[in-house]
Amino acid sequence: MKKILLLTTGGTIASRPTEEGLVPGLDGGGMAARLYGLADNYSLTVRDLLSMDSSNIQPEEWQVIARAVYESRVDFDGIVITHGTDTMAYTASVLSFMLRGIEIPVVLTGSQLPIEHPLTDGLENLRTAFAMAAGGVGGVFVAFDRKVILGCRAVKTRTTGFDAFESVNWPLAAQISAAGMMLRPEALPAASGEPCILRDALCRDVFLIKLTPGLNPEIFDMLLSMHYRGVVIEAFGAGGLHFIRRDLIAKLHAAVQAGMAVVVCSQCLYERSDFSLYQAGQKALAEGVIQGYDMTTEAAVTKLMWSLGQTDDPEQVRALFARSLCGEVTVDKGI
Ligand SMILES: NC(=O)C[C@H](N)C(=O)O
Repeated sequence: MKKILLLTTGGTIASRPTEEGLVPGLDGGGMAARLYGLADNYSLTVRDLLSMDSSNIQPEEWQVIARAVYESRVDFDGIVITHGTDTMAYTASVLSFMLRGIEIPVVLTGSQLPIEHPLTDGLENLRTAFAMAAGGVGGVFVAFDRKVILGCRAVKTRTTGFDAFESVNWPLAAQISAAGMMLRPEALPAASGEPCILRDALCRDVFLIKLTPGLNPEIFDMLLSMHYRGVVIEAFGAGGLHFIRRDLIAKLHAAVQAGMAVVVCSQCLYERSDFSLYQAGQKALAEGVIQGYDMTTEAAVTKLMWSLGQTDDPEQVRALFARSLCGEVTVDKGI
């Protein structure tokens, strides 16, 4: 029997109704008792790590989770992490960078209805997560609604639907059907060949700006005065930002000169950004911004936090963004 570790962190799956709304309250033992026959197929160990709504999960908790996974990886065939859905995509992305090259499957899952609710989707999601965790494919994944998504490509796209996550700009890693669990090798990142080393240093001073028409460029002065070291900009379409009347390009110049790492993505969820396509984008590239290409916002933000945690050298940050570390970006394809 495969040895699986279940790490619990809270989320709706472990929540109970209170006078203040849903609050995580069920521990791992209580959750395991609700698995009925499912746990009989695995040698299961349960550990409670956190008991939080995932809106409260922040970089400090990411480090707690990463360290627990790293320390346990040699004792288990796979690890399942139950986690709230709201920030699961951020956690999955950042774990993908911190635990790059992890030899065993690390599968995050959760639910839209508590596991104690009669209509819960939690059991189905755990079933998929356990199957993936026992499947022997190393990496960080999100299992939800009978789908398995590469962790650094997952985005939460629904607030209540059971089909809450999508694999953005990347095929599903696996899918469950009557044929069983079908793994898609083309969706699995190539093994790096290097042993997994825990790299959990992070820079928290990263800001995300979603451009709106007419956004005041002075926002960059404020971010610099607050000592932000990195900014991710969700620009328009394939790669646009305004420079008439309110000159964002001039402020990007000042920010990059001051040592800030600026990563530009698209606010479109699907397909890749390419800032070399239009004049506005080319002007931004000339100022030294880093292209995010087809990365999700969650992956871009966490990669920037992680990269700035690894190095102070802007050129090394740029080099880390010029390649895919765990399948998070496609850098070599034109649109
Ligand atoms: N479905 C959920 O898990 C949402 C919950 N608020 C959380 O992220 O912890």
